[in-house]
Formats: sequence, C-alpha cells, structure tokens
Amino acid sequence: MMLFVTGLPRVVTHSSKLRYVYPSCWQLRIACNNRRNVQGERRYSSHPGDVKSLRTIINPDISKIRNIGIMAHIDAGKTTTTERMLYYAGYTRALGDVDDGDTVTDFMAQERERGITIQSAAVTFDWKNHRINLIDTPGHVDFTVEVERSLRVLDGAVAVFDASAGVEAQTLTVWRQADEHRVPRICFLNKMDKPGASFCYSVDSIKKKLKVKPLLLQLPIGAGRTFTGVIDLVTSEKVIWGPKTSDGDGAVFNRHPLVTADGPNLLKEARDARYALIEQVADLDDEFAELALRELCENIEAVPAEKLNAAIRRITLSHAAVPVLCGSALKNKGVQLLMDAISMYLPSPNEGQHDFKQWYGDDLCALAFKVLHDKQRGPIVFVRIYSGSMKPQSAVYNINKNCMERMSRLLLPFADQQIEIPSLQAGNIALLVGLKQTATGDTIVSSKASAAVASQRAAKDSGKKCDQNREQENLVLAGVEIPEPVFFCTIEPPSLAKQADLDRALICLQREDPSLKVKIDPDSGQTILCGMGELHIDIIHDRIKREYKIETHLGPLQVAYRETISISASSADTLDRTVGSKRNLITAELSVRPWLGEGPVTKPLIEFSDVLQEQLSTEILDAVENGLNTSFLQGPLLNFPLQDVVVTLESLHVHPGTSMPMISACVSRCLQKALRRAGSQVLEPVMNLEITVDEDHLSVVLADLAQRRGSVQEIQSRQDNRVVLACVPLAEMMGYSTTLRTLASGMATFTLELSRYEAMTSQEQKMLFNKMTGVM
Ligand SMILES: Nc1nc2c(ncn2[C@@H]2O[C@H](COP(=O)(O)OP(=O)(O)OP(=O)(O)O)[C@@H](O)[C@H]2O)c(=O)[nH]1
Repeated sequence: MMLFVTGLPRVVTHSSKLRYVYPSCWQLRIACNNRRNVQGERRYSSHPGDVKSLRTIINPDISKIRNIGIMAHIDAGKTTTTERMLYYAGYTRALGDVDDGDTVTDFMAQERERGITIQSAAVTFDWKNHRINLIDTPGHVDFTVEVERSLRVLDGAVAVFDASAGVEAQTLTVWRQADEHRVPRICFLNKMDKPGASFCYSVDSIKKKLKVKPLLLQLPIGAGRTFTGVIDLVTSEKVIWGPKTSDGDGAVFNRHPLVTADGPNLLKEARDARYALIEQVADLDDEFAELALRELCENIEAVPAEKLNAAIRRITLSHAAVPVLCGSALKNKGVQLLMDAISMYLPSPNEGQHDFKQWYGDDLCALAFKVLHDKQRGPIVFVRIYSGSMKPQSAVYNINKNCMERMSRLLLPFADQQIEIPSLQAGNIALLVGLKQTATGDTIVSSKASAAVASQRAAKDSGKKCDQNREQENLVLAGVEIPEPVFFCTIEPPSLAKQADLDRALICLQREDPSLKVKIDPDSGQTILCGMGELHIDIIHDRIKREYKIETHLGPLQVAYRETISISASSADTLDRTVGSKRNLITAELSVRPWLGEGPVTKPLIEFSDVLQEQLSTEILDAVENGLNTSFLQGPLLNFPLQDVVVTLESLHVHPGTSMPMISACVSRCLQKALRRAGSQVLEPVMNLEITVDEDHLSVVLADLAQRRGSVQEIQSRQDNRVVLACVPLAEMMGYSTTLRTLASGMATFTLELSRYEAMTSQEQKMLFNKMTGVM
C-alpha cells in the first residue's frame, strides 16, 4: 500500500515545465495552526501548514539545510520516528506503522515484511523554514556498511534509544563510527511509554557507555503508561500531548509555562533540572558563561531561551556535550520537539570541515554515497553536493572511473518517490538518473579540467609537486572501508540458460552494496556469494528472486575461515617448461615468516632484497607479485585465504624469453611449498555476542552458550533483564536466532559482531578438516 502519495506534491509535467500540485485540503489545515484554546494555553499543530512547498524552496539557503542521519540499535524506533517526522512535516497524511508494514522509508518489499530497515532511504522534508535531508540507517549489524556510508555524507545525527534499554550494542558501534566522522549528535530517548522505560537509567548508560556528557533539555512527565509529555527545560514550559488531541495523532499539543497548580514536586524538579542545565552550559561555553556573569548573575533563571539555545548549539557542534530529549514516537509524543532540536542545534552543511571545498571553489564536487537500480530508469545515484551546483541534462566527470557521464534527470528523494527538479546547490542531497558507471563511493565533478585546477590548488596548499597519483589522492573523497565478509555460499541459477541473467543481477547488486562480494570458485567454476551475515545473504537471495525474477538455489552457508603460519620457513622451486619452441625456465627461492605487527593483514607483505629490486625489471616484479597474490587467496590446508604472512623473495633466476605467467606460476608454487613447511594454521572468526534475556531464561541461555564454545565475559543488569556479553566462534552461531527464540520463549534478543580471527586448536582444526573433506 502506498501511503504517502496523497500527501505529496504531485509532479505534473506540462509543456516541459514542472508544476507541483498540492491537495486542496492542506489549505484547510493551515488555517487551524497555532491557535489559542479557551483556557489561554497555546495549542500547537504541526500539520502541513508549517511546510513550504518544494516549489517555493527547491534550493533553500545553505544555512537552513540539515543533512541528518538517524541511527540506533535495531528496533529502537528509527523508522517509526522518521514516519512521524514526515507526518508532522506534512508529507504523509496517515501515520505509517512498521508493524503493519506500511511505512514510507522502509520501502523495499522485504523491509515491509520483516519490519526492519535494510537500505538507507534518503528523505527530504521541510520543517519550520529548514530543509531536512534525513537518512534512515539500518540497525542490524549485517548492514553496518550502510550506516558507515551514510555517516560520511551527514552533517549531524539523531541517536534513537529504546528508553527501557538505554545504550545497546549496535548503538555503541554506530556511535564510534559517528565519532570517527566527527558528526555532532542529539540523543532521543524513545519508547518512554513502554513499561520499564527509565529516563534516568538511559541517561546514566549514555554517560557510562558512550562516555559523553548528556545535556538534559527535557524531563519526562510520567513514564510507561503514564507518560504524557515533557518539561522543556530551555523554556520552562510543560508540553503535553493529551490522549484525545486531534484524533490521537499527536499533531496538536499544549504548551504552557509551569505554574503553581502543577504541584510543588514537579516545580522543584523542573527548577533544579533547569538550574543544572544552565550551570552545565555555562561550564562548557565561555560566551554563555560571560553573559551569565555579566547580565544574569542576579537572576540566572531569567536567561532567555534564545541565548540558551545558541549556547547549546555551540556546545553540540563542538562535541563538548550531547543534548538529550525524550518521547514516544509510537504514541505520537515528543517528535515535533525533536524536529525543532534538529533545526536548532545540528549543523548546516557550511559548518562542516571539508578541505576539498576550497579547492573546488564554486565548481561542482559531489560524492556518490548510494546506488539503487530502478527497473525503468536504470541506476539511480544518491549524491551529496559539497560545492557548486547540478543541473539535469548535463555531463559530469567521475574522477574514480576517469570518465565523463551524462546525467539525464535530477531528483529530490522521498523514500521510493522522487520529485524532479531543475537544479540543486551545494549542501543538498540529490538523486541522479542516467549515470552508467558511477558506483558507491565515487567522486563526481564538472569536468576533467575542473579536477585538474582543483588538484593544482590542493598541491599548492600542501606545498608539494603535483603528480598524477597525488592528483587522484587529493581529489577523491575518502572511501568507505568495507569489512571482509564472514559468510559465503554457492549460488546457482535454475538452469544454465539463466546464468547470464544471474551474473547481471549480481553486478547490479554489487554496485549498490559494496559489502556483497561475488567470486568464482576456481576448481568448480561455481558462483560464490560472500556476505556480512546470515541475514545479509538471505536478503540478497530474496532480492534476486523478487527484483530480478530468478529462482536461485543457495548452497549451505559456510564460514569464511582464514589460514596463517606459526613459524618461519623457506623453499626453492624450479619450473622448466617448453611451450612450442620457447623454453620457460625459472628458479625461485623465498622465505616466509609470521607478521607480528598490528593486523590482520590480508595481502602478502612482500620483501625483495635491494639487489633483486635493481636486477629485476618492473614487468618481472609485477609477475612475482601477481603470483604471490594469487597464492595468498588459497592457503595450503583448506584453501582459505591467508593473513599475516611476510614473504621475502631471496633469489630469482629467469631464462631469457620466459613468459610472465610462467614466472607467476613458479613463485606461486614455491610459496605454497614454504607455507606447508611453516606450520600452517586455520583461523576462525570469533564474534562479540550480546544477549539481552530475562532472569527466568538466563540459565538455559548460558548452558546453550557453553555448548557453542562460547566464553562469557560479563553479565550486566539492565532493568529487569540480564545482558550477557560473550565471545563465540561464528561457526557455532548458524541459525542462532531460531534457537534463541525457542530457548527463551521469545524473551531474548541478540547482536553479533566480528571481533577477531583466532587460531583453532589442533583438535577443532582436525574436525573441520574431516567435515570439509568428507573424511569421517
Ligand atoms: N512502545 C513503543 N514501541 C515503539 C516506539 N517506537 C517504535 N516502537 C516499536 O518498536 C518496533 C521497532 O520500531 P522501528 O521503528 O521499526 O525500529 P527501527 O529502529 O527502525 O528498526 P530497524 O529498522 O529494524 O533497525 C516496532 O514494533 C514499533 O512499533 C515507541 O515509542 N514506543
């Protein structure tokens, strides 16, 4: 069901001009906004009236743009919060519900069925004269790359928490990622209506686990079933969403200053909390401290909300503390204040630090952060424009691919709907149609000449001579680091005739999702899918069926083991082969030793003696590297890729006329020999596991964990639940979600994240060897 179409400005093409048509009922709603009710309280409505049409502001002032991500642990309520924002901003006319599968941002069929967010959906809406480009990011650990990718193009983020759980595992991971990208954040304690919701507990866990200073801007009024609203500590007002207000959609709420009738306890609590907030702000912000000393020392409580807000903004942008708000997205309480906070405290695009902006000046520079394949329009590329502007029907230059591309259409994103626009300026997020080569992570500029000019400026800045490699280095915006996949399985089409279709589908899916790897097994010729988790592979399988209409068969899911060596060893090999009339003769000598530095290093660390480096031509050195790289992909024990091995080429004699592939083959064989002598070992992925379970099921979960070779690190208390932190080999975790559901009668949840690769014991290694080779 497409919920949002009724609320969206419809795009009508008329004599090649675009017009936007709004449903007429919107105007009726506008008239009802912000009226005073009979009791003299101010009633607020956040219905469509607040929203300016996209026609009037296609390119808002850059200071009014907010590129914001929503991030959190799985199920914290990101999608529900996003849906509420769209509703209050006037872009939907009914509230989407994750549980009913009719949300706007979770638009892929699988997302609606499973109730989870898989791909980051970019959504644009306006709120109180601000253009908010919002990216909903997935919470499941299998899709961490999606989160990372979005964080790079964001200027700020909202971290959503389940107020009954506080900081959970995935929040920590995403929080660390946001730290790396220096993204200012706001915390939203969602689910305040849930039994067991605790504002204090959640704030405490933010302090302890995220190691940040929470800046409490609100206090909840009630908790669980009695949660009705918040006290806004910045304005000293009580904000209440009554159960009966405006069809219960939370669009209308009451705001009034705290008065004696609110009771002495509430008044005291609010006064103390506001005083603490003002004190904290003065501690963290010199400008505010000066103001407080100069003008407000007599009556610190009289500090105007604008001054306090300005100081909170400076504090948020400098990462000195993180504003905390609370509410219940599901029960439609608190989301409008969160939207206000986004516009007030989070940065605009021109407040971000991006070196390269000065090199491009007014010229276009944009980063492709996501690619989707649309049946009709082909690839749609999501870009963040850092400088310059974009127009449809224009050519752009892709620096990474070194090619010109033609963009046919330019769109603003609205979940799976997009609005065509005539141009877009720096600071915005846009969708480009027509680019054939561009993949996620590529940098797009206006022309090769503009890249060259920017490169010269960059070189001048760094005072270094501009060579071709530096040019590339300077101008390509940093790429997303893709973790190595931990699971793989074979994938087969229903018939050989469908193989070409499957190959095409996999190419498209890989362009969209760089964490998906596809290989061909050199022995069997089978296609192998490598992914970040069971769910990841499952979703890919499902998408191939639904979107590409190919019924594929997946082989059993296997763990991506690795191999390494434990001691140093050396070997020599000679290859003497005559092909036609040409004799190929090579003698190689090399040694291997374990890498003891910081790892893991998954490429061979190759050393050549100085003499060899001088003697051998670049062509031969390349052939040697090719041979070693190939050999590194298949260890001598079970054909798994190697890691942490240093290879030293001791000597190499090549008969004149020998072909390069023969040199590669000889060093590759020689390396295999050395590896076999160097005490090869199998390494297995070990995962960090966090299980949240109620007290009654704790012992059964722990007993099961012991059987899975798990080692429990810590058991923490979280409200009425226990949180088990453990390490467990990935091989023991196949189908764990089903087992855990049965064991704990649905009362437990877990997250799994790669911790490290660890050597298996010789007995475990033997069992694995027997299993894989079929020997019993
Ligand atoms: N009680 C309560 N439940 C909520 C609230 N917000 C969301 N939920 C419920 O929590 C579940 C997860 O909500 P989502 O909005 O899908 O959470 P999410 O963080 O987007 O989940 P992923 O996309 O899977 O990471 C759904 O069953 C929601 O109805 C809330 O404020 N209170």
